[in-house]
Amino acid sequence: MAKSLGMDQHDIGILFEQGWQTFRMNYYPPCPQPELVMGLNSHSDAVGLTILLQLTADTQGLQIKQDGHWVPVVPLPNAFIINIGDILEVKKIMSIEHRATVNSDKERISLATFLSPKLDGDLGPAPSLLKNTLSQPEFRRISVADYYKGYFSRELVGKSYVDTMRIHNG
Ligand SMILES: O=C(O)CCC(=O)C(=O)O
Ligand SMILES: [Fe+2]
Repeated sequence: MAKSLGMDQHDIGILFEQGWQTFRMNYYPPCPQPELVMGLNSHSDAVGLTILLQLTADTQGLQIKQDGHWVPVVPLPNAFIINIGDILEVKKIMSIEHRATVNSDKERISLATFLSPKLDGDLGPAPSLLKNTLSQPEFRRISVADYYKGYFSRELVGKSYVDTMRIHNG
């Protein structure tokens, strides 16, 4: 992964060694008026990597935002979806904005496991990326603990949390 993101392996190792893994089960009951509610608000995953299983493979609900439009991710039986999270986003390899809708007559279940960095480290632009591309950092550094405190104290609204760490160059 480090290779395809153009980073030194050390930079990823230092973040995720002794990292923590969390697991979430999402249950979306049927709703008679699905157009009035949202199962899970639009967000990008504030982690390194997500592995997601759409367990009820006959029921759609997951949607990703592409070019300003919501596109359904049709479940494939026994297939995992791998999502880059905000922490591993590098330039064009973006953490995707997604949401979950509900259905009028069918329940839906998804299982997600999230790989996160260790809590006592800090986060920021990878030193090797800055060196290799000779570019200016676009985000400020923050401790992992503060990063998650901030994330969990906000409403889920698209990628707005990542934007609070953006450095406005120039
Ligand atoms: O239910 C889904 O397919 C999406 C779940 C999700 O985005 C999440 O748990 O972060
Ligand atoms: Fe998600």
